[in-house]
Amino acid sequence: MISYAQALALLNTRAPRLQAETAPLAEALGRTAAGEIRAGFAVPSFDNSAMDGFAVRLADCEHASPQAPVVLPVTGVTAAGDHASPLAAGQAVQIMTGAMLPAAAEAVCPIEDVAVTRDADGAVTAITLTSAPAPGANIRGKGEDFRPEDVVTGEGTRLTSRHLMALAALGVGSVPVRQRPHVSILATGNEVRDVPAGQASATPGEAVIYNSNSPYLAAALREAGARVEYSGIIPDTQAAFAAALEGIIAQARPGQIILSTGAVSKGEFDFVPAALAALNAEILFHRVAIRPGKPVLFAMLPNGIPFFGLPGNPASAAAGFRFFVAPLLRAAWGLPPEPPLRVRLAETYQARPGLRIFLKAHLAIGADGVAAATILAGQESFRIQPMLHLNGWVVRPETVGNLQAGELVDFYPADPFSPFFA
Ligand SMILES: Nc1nc2c(c(=O)[nH]1)N[C@H]1C(S)=C(S)[C@@H](COP(=O)(O)OP(=O)(O)OC[C@H]3O[C@@H](n4cnc5c(N)ncnc54)[C@H](O)[C@@H]3O)O[C@H]1N2
Ligand code: MOO
Repeated sequence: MISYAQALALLNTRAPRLQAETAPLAEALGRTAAGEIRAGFAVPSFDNSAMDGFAVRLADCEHASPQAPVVLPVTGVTAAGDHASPLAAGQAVQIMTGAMLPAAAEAVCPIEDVAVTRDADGAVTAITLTSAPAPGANIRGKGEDFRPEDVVTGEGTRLTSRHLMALAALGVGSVPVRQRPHVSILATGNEVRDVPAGQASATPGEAVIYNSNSPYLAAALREAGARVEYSGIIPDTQAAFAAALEGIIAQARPGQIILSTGAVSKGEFDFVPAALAALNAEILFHRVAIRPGKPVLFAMLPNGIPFFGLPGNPASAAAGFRFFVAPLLRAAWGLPPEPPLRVRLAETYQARPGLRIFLKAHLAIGADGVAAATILAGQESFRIQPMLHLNGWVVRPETVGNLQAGELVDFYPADPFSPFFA
């Protein structure tokens, strides 16, 4: 049995890198940039007004005061989208927020800061200023936000809604990104049934349970940016399992990964290791010094497809996804290994040293305003109900025993792509 650190090192060294492709911007969310993207032009691309008001020249109003108000005739109106109006000396141009500034304008006076004279139709004919605007006031200069060649995303940046905002502003309609991983999910277990589709509430028969692992993994994988293919519940024999794997391998897609749940422990029907051996897979580890999920298995299939045999217990499958599958996915996306958050522990937790323990936990802001993690009741690996309250995992290292209230502990958010580590 190897340690978690050894297993993680193997995952990081053996993770295949997802291939690069060009995708429309709308398809880029949650994927990593497969190259640097730079600004092609200045943004703003023209000087424009930050306020609804009047564009003026400084020389015309630098002596304006309540005692000596300055009156300027208004000779034009520029709406956003219009070409700039000319601004002659001794005049003002009415201008809207975002509208192109006249070349000669040196400041914009907000409409609420001036007295406005209107004609019978309501159009502004003149303004009266009682103070001088500061040079450049309310002007958004060309290139103040992005200059040409500014780096927008580096290679390996995970693209968020914020990156999409910047890329769209810069006219980027397609981006080099890594292809999504293509993950096939298999379930095992003669007792396991899929929930009948479209039925409001079904009840399983005697000695039968519903498949909760596959829907969980499918959803967690989609959150991780993967395409998911559900390959069903495989009959509990080595031959059926090997045949199912061969079927997926024969139709393997770029970025193919395979996950199964169950049948990796020591039971009479735990045939996954034998099926892999029959397929000449390279088993990199089977059983890791952790809880839950100790029987977890990781192998490379002959054509370089990573395979995870996750244990069948629901919390074991969840921990297996979070601490084995997710690190491999991060590496495949080209993201760095994930450091834990260090957070305060709300209450003492007693456990013997020996294994690394992944504890279902909930991080919340305490009455003192400081974030603290509570280890949830019900850590047994069959319990699903605590998953409803989990927003992350406290990790207790192998050499440590009890965890004391108030001490700093390692916390991994439920989302392995948490924005803190983007
Ligand atoms: N003698 C030993 N027995 C067990 C050991 C051991 O070391 N020695 N390890 C235990 C640990 S730890 C775990 S975890 C489980 C893992 O078992 P398997 O991965 O072989 O899984 P199964 O036996 O097939 O199922 C375990 C459990 O999970 C339920 N299950 C299975 N698939 C699903 C699914 N898709 N959705 C929901 N629940 C599922 C299944 O009904 C069982 O209750 O082994 C221990 N035993
Ligand atoms: O370690 Mo198993 O994953 O607890 O039940």
